[in-house]
Amino acid sequence: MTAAMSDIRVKICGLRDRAAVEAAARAGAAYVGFVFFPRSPRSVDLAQAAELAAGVPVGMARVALTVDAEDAALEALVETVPLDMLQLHGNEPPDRVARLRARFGLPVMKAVGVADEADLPALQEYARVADQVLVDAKAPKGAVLPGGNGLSFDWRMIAGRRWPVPWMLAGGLTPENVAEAIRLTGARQVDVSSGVESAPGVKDAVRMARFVKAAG
Ligand SMILES: O=C(O)c1ccccc1NCC(=O)[C@H](O)[C@H](O)COP(=O)(O)O
Repeated sequence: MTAAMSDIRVKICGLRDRAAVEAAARAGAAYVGFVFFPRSPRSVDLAQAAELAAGVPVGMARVALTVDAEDAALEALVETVPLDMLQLHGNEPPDRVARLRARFGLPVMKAVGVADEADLPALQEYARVADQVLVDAKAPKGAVLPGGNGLSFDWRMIAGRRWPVPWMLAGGLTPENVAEAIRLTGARQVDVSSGVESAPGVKDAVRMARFVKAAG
C-alpha cells in the first residue's frame, strides 16, 4: 500500500533496486531519482534504470540525475528510460540548460551548490531557464561526488527567499533534521539521499518512511 502523499513533496534520490523504489512509494515520496554518475555508489546503468522506472507507480515522478552529460549520453538515456524530469547536477551553464530542456521535451531541474551568500544569485539565473531549481549544499573542493555527500549549508541563508519556479531543498537532510530545515527555509519540497541510507548506496526503508513522515 502507498501512503498518502504529504503536503511537502519529497524526492528520494539514488535508488538502485526495486525494493527501494517500492519502499519509497510506500513512504509517500513524490519523486524518485536515479543517479547516472559512474563514480557514485548510487549509480545505475540504463538497463537497470529502465527496469526500475517502469515499476514506479503512476503519480510518482521519475527523475534522472546526470552530471555534465554529453548530448549522445542524454539521448540514449531519454530513449531507454521512461522519465518525467532531468536533474542537471554538474556545471551546465544556463544556455545549455535551456537547450537541453527544448531538445528533450522534459522538465529540467538544475542543482545549484550553496555554501555562502555569493552562491545565491546563480539560483535566480537558473530559475529563468529551468523548470525547477534544487538548492543543494556545495560539494567541498576535491570531493569525489558533486552531490549526495550528506552535507548541509546554513539554512538561515535562504530563509524567506523565493524563486519564480518551484524549488527543492537538499543537502544533509535526515529524518532527524528535515522538519527544522523546512521550518527555517519555508521549503515545500525536499530532496534526500544519504540521510535515508544504511550504507552508501543502500536505501533504508525505515529511514525513508521516517523522513517522509517528519517532512509532514
Ligand atoms: O548521490 C550521488 O551519488 C550523486 C552523485 C553525483 C551528483 C549528485 C549526487 N547526488 C545528489 C543528490 O542525491 C541530492 O540531490 C542532494 O545532493 C542531496 O544529497 P544528500 O546530502 O546525500 O542528501
